[in-house]
Amino acid sequence: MAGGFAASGGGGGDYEGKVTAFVIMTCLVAATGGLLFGYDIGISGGVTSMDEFLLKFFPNVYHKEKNLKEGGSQYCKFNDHMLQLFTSSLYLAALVASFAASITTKAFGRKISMLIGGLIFLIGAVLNGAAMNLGVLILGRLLLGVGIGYANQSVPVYLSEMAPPKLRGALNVCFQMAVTLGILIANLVNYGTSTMKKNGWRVSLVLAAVPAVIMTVGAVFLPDTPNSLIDRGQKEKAKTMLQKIRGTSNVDNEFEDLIIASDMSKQVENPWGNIMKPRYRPQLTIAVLVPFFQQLTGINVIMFYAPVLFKTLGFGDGAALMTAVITGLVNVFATLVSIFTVDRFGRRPLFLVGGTLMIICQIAVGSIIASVFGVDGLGTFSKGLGNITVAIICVYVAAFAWSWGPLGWLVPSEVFPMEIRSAGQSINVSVNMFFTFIIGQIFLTMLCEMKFGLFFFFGGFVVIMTFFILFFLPETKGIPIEDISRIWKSHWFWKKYMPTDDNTHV
Ligand SMILES: OC[C@H]1O[C@](O)(CO)[C@@H](O)[C@@H]1O
Repeated sequence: MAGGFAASGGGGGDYEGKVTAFVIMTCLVAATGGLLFGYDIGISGGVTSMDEFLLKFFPNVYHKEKNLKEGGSQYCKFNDHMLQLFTSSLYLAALVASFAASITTKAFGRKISMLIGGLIFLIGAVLNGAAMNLGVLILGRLLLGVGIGYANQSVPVYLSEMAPPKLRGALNVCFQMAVTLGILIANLVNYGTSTMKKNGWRVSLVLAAVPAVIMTVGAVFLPDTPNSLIDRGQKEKAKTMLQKIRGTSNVDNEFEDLIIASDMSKQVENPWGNIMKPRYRPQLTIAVLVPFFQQLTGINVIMFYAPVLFKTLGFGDGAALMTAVITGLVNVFATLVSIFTVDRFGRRPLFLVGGTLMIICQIAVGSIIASVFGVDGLGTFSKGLGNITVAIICVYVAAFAWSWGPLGWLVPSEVFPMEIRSAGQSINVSVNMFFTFIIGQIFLTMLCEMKFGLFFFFGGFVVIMTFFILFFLPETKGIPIEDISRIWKSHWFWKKYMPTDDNTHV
């Protein structure tokens, strides 16, 4: 994920260095890593709304949908555990693989993990495109998940270690930007392939191989990071590499800091035990609650199932896929807003304005659906009301994309001090993957059971998380990562967990 490990030592970024070809390559790797992830998020909703795909793998759903054209509850037409497993199995595999990847990344370096991730993903994409039965389809999806787990664990680490400190924050948000682009490309591909007479879904699924090939080839040619080389005892090589990356021979300050940082992290015997200490309570709370809340905004209901949702709202196949393209576009542009405003206005204003807008939109969508479908799910949307609903969903997506989308990764990654950074980041990534899996797995059932109330359910969570930001999240804008601990000491609630003497480990 876009969790940038700010892996340097205490130098605060006063290092010499230019934006070299290596740094640009780093951005490209980040982009393909993000695209890989985004493409998978966006592709499943589209293929699961294609008749040929449904008829082949999920005939029950297909027949239920067709029969419903003659009447019946709209809420339940896509409710099928296997269909949900097709979407969500990827995230479960990614969750497990990200733990394995953290071991590989530490022991063998970042590029090996990227290589493994790219290759496994490639096999998954081919299996998916060639699948003749549901078993192969799910196996392919699991392999894609393993690839994503590896990529999401290693690419952000690689990124933050290669990037000059001044670019670290921007690169962090760029990863999320690439995720949104991946989602949009998937939506466009689905729109295109849905018009094919046969095998459109195969083309959609196999095209995931394109970013995977780029990442795999990139990983072969890219150098490993100086941090990783130092960690693995190759100091000389690390220094030469740092000089090459920064485009200057004067890298002594940064190199010293990297050595100190590596020594410090080796002294921390048990980062997992450390993070449980009361003094790290604010960081632990953020590492768990922020990714949990990000998923409980309900965003992946739109990202995974937009075409299915729009079909539920009475749109035809093509219109539903086109509408998904529109939400994808909104997602990309609103993420740009975040890139340009996050360091100017700060994190809290983006969260608070975004949260408030999301609540209003969720109440509005829930109420409109209630008025048309009621509790029994019978009824049809008029064209005008369908369009209004889509417009409100677009505002909701925009509000997410400048707030919880990128900040859900940025904020946790900047609050951990060095000694718990790696453990904190793993918690952040795995909580996110876990709840992405849960939402993917139960959304269609929830829609069937909770009906329009589902939108109020997610809206309720957004109320809670907006109050959480208001009262419990201090502003982190412009604070050097080394000084971050001072924000807790002056915070009305968190200060009680802070030791008075900075050297005392509580
Ligand atoms: O842009 C929306 C996407 O962003 C994420 O939160 C990942 O950063 C996904 O869970 C979601 O699908």
